[in-house]
Amino acid sequence: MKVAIIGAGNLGLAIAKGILHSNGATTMYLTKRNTKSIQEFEKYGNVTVTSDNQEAVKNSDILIFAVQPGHFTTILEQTKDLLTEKHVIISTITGFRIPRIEEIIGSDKYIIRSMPNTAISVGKSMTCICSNELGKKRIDLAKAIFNRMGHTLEIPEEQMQAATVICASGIAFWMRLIRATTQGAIQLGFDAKEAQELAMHTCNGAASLLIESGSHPEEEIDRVTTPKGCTIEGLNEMEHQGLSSSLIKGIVSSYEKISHIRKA
Ligand SMILES: NC(=O)C1=CN([C@@H]2O[C@H](COP(=O)(O)OP(=O)(O)OC[C@H]3O[C@@H](n4cnc5c(N)ncnc54)[C@H](O)[C@@H]3O)[C@@H](O)[C@H]2O)C=CC1
Ligand SMILES: O=C(O)[C@@H]1CCC=N1
Repeated sequence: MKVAIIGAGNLGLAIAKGILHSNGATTMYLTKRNTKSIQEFEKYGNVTVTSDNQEAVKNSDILIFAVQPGHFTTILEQTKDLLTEKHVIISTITGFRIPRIEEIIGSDKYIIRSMPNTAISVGKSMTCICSNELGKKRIDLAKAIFNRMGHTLEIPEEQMQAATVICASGIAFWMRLIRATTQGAIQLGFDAKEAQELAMHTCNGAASLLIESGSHPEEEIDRVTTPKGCTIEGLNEMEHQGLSSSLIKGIVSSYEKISHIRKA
């Protein structure tokens, strides 16, 4: 698999790390306007770092675009004449709809739109994907790529904004929950390092329980809530203070904002 990551910034580099850790590429191009900060990636023998997007496109089959939305149109314009039937175009760009990509490069290209999250760098991304009509023929390939770096779900393009909130922004939401748990643990007497260790591994365990058992969260809650015990006491107090409500409201606000940005 010859991969180019066009725009090796925060997300692009996270994807690059995920692919490199899973030995998922025979050759990889990483592009950036100023390549100084990513030069070290050339220590991996099969990686070429360059600011020349055209060179990267010519020498790769899978093109993963991870630039800021404002740069995407120009880069597509600059590279569209080099696109051939070997290329699969994968966009990670928030709010940039497939019909807009087709307007620039044509609908006769394999176009995949993806929404990974930054946990892709450790192989644990929840990635949502969709494609244009032709891209359906390559969606299994795209799924295979992202499945090496986590879990993938194919969704209709209309749900991409909602998926951005739940999965991409979701990393930030879960981080805040882990931090709050850490603060609670410190108040109960653990030092900061231990507190974070307890919080993050418990979070990991909770998610793994659901993923591996397929059970509903409330079933797992029932298993730990002793009648008149401390768990239900804490849980009910959290709900009195609006835990579920504030999470849902935050998610809806985030969705309203992303919908507004897209209209702008
Ligand atoms: N799914 C997720 O978790 C997230 C998705 N995103 C989306 O991913 C995209 C990238 O976001 P970040 O990585 O945070 O941005 P970033 O600004 O860190 O990275 C973009 C990179 O593109 C490079 N670049 C700019 N013009 C270029 C050009 N002409 N040729 C090659 N490279 C060029 C920049 O030098 C920069 O390194 C955005 O469209 C954003 O909406 C962003 C953050 C999280
Ligand atoms: O916060 C944002 O707007 C972008 C989209 C998803 C992650 N970062």
